[in-house]
Amino acid sequence: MANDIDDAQAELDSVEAELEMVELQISELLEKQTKLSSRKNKLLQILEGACSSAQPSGSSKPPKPSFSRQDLQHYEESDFSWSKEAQAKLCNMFQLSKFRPLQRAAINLSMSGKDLFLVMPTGRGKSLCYQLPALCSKGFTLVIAPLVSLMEDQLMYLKCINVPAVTLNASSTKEDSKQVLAGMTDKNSPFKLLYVTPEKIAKSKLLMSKLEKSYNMGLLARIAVDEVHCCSQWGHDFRPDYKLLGILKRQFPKVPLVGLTATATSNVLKDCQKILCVQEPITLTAPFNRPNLYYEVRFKHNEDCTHQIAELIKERYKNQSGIVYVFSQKDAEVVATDLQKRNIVAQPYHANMEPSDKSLVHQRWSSKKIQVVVATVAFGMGIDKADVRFVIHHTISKSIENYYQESGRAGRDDGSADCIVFFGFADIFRLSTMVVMENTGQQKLHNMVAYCQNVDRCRRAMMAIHFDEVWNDDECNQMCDVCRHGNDYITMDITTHARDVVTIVEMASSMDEKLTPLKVCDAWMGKGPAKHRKTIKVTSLSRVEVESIIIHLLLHGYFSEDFSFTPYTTHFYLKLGRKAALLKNGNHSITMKMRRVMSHTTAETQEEVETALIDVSNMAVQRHNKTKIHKDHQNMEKRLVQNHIESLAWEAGEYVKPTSVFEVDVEVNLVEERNCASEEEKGLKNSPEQQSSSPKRRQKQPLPRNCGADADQAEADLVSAPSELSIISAAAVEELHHLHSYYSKQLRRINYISHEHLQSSQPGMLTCMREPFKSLRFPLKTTIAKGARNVWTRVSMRRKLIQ
Ligand SMILES: Nc1ncnc2c1ncn2[C@H]1C[C@H](O)[C@@H](COP(=O)(O)OP(=O)(O)OP(=O)(O)O)O1
Repeated sequence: MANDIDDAQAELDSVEAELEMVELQISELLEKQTKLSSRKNKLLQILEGACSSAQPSGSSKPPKPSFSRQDLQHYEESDFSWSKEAQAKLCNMFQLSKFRPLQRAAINLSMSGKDLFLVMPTGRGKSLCYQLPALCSKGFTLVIAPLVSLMEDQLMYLKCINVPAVTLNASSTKEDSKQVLAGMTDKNSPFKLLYVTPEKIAKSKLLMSKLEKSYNMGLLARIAVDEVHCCSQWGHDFRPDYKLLGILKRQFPKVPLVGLTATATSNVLKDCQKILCVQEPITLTAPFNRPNLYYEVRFKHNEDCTHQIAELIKERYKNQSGIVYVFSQKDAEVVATDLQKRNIVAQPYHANMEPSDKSLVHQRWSSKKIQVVVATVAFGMGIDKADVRFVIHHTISKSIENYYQESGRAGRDDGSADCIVFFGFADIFRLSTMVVMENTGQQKLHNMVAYCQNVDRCRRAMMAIHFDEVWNDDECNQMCDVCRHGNDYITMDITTHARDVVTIVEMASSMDEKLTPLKVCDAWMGKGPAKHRKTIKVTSLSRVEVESIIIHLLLHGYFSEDFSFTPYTTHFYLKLGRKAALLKNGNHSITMKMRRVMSHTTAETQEEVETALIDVSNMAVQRHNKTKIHKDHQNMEKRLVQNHIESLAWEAGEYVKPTSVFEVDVEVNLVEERNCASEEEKGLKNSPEQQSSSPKRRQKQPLPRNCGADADQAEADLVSAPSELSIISAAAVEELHHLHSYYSKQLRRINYISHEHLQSSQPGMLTCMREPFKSLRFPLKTTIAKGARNVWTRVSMRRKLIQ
C-alpha cells in the first residue's frame, strides 16, 4: 500500500515537473511568436515607404495610409513659396552650403503646417529644421528644451549668426522676463525663437496667457519640442514635466508642432504622440547610421582598463579631442587623475561640480585647451563639438539609446572617429542596481549587455534592429570590430555548464543564501568558502568564459536579478530565472557564441596598438597574460573537441554521462529499513563526532549516476527507503519509533548547533542553519522540501496504519 502511494507520489512529482516544463516551453514559443509578428509588421511598414504616419497609442483603428516615397520626394524636391528665402538664409545666415538628408523635407513639411516627428541621429542638424522655418515665418517659434544649459548654448550660437532668440527660465531676471513677455505680442516680433523649459509651461500661468494672446494674434508660428522622447516614460530620459505638454496642442490646435529626437523607438513615439495630443503626425526617420563612426567592444579585464585607455589616447589619438564616459562622479575624478598622471590633459565633469567649473571645463575642451573630458552622463545634451575623434566608455552605458547618444558625440564633422566600449562583468551589476527603479531599466540594460556580449552580428545591425530599421550588413563597410574581424568566435554547447552553475544558485537558495554574481563565479571556480568547495562541481573554464556564461544565462532568463535594499545601498544577487526549470529536461540544450578567448586582441588595430604600446615595466605582466590567454585558448579548443565528440556520441546513442556527479551537501538520512534501524540505534548511542562522520564518509564517495546496477540499487534504496516493510507490524512500529527518535535527535542537534553558531562571530540565520543542514542527507536530486514531504507522507501513512 505504502509502496503504491510512494510510486503514485513519485509519478505525480515527475508529471508535475514535466507539465511545468511544457508550460515554460509554450510561453517561450508564444513570446517568440509575438516578437516575430511585431518585427514582421514593422518590416512591412518600413518596406511600404521610407516614412509612415504614426498611429495614436492604443488606437484600434487600422493604420492610416503611410507617407509614401512619392510624398517624401515631393517635400524633398519641390519648390515652395518659401524655398528661395530658405535657401538664401541657409547660406547667408547659417553659413551652410546645402541641406543634409531629410532636412529640406522636414522644413517644407513644417512650413506647410504639418505636425512632424523628426528622428535624426545626434549631430545631424535637427535644430536647423525648426530654426530655419522660424526665420521664414511671421511671429515666433516656441522651443521647449530640457536643459537651461542647452538653451544657453543654442542662444550663444544663434547670437553669433544674428538670429534674434530669447529664453524664459528660472534664472531670467524680472526685467528680461518682462521684455520677453511683451515681445510675444509685438507684431514686429523682436525675436524669432523663444526657448523655455517644460517646467515653465507647466508652472507659469502668465506665460500661458501670453501664448494664448500671441496665438490669437497669429504670432505663435510653430512649437518645437526638442528631445521629444523625454515625454514618454519608455524613453530613456523621461522628464515628468514633459508629460504636461499636451496642453499646447489642446490650446493651440492650429499651430504645427515638430518633435525632435535622436533616439526613439516606434513605441516611444506612439507614446509621445498621445501625450502631446498630436492627431496624425508624420514621422521622418533619418537613417541612424553614422558611417564615419567605428564601433568596437573590448573586454575589461581588470582595473588596468585606465592604463589601456591612456595608451590609446597617447598613441592613437595624440592631440585629438575626445570623451571618456565613466559610471560615477567618483570614477570621473579617479580616472581623470589617473590620466593626468600619465601626462594626458584631462579634466573630470559631473553633475556635482559648480556650474562655473562645468562651463569652464566645457569651454576649455571646446577650445582644445583640454584634450579629454572624463565625464558622467551629465556631460551630454548640448555638447556640439565637431572634431571629437573618440568616445571611450570606461563603463558600458545603461541602454543602447544612451550609448547611441553618447557615442554619437564623436565625428560630428563627418570625419572618422572611434567609439570604444570597455565591457566589464562587475559593471553590469553596478548599473543594474542604478536602474532598478526604472520601469524598463533592466530590459534596456540587457539590450546594452547583449550588444557588448555579441560576437557574430554587425554592431550597426544590432543598433538598427533596436531602432526598428531594416539593415544590410554590407553597409557597415567594416566599420565595426565584428565586421572587420568576423568569424572570430566559436559556438559552444554550454548545457552542462549551465546546469552546474544553476545548481550552485539553486543550492544556495535552498539554504536561504543569496549569491552575488561575483560569488557565483568564485564558487563555480572553486574559490568560495572551503565548505562549499567540496559540494560544488568546480569548473575548469577560465574566468572570462565563466563570466560570459553567467551573462548569457542572465540575458536568456535562466538567471534573473534579485535586488535587496538597505538604507544605504542596493545589492544585486542572482536567482533562478523563469527558464531555469528547463534545464531539468535532459533534452534541453543551450548554445552560445563566444569570442575566442582573448581573440579580441587579434583585431589587428588593437593588437598593433597594444603591442606597440606596451610599457616596458608592464612587459612581464603582458607576457604572463599572453601565456594565460594562450592556455585558455588551448583549453577552450580541447573542450570544444570534447563537446563535439560528446554530441556525436549522443547522436549515435552511445553517450554515457561522465560519472562525476554533483553531490548535494544537504541530505536527509533516509536510512534503509532493515539495516538502518540498527544503524540508527547504534547512531543514537554514538558520540556526536562519530555521528557526524557518517554523512561525511558518504560525501567522499559520491554515488555515481548511471554507473551500474549497484549504484541504481543503492539510489533506489535511498529514495524508497521503507518500501519493503509496508505491513504494519511490530517491526514497523519499532521503525516509526526509530524515525521519531532520529528526527528528534536531529532537531536537538540543530538547536544545539544553532545556539553555538549564534554566539559565534558570524551572526545571522544562515550561518546557524548551514552547519546543521550539512549533516542531514537527502537522496540525490531531492530538495529539502521534497525530502520533508516524503518523510511526512511516510510517517503519517504509518501512523494511520497503526491507528
Ligand atoms: N546642412 C548642414 N550642413 C553642414 N552642417 C550642418 C548642417 N546642418 C547642421 N549642421 C551642423 C551644425 C552643427 O554644428 C551640427 C549639429 O547640429 P545640431 O542641430 O546641433 O544637431 P542635432 O540637434 O541633430 O544634435 P543633438 O541630437 O546632439 O542635439 O551640424
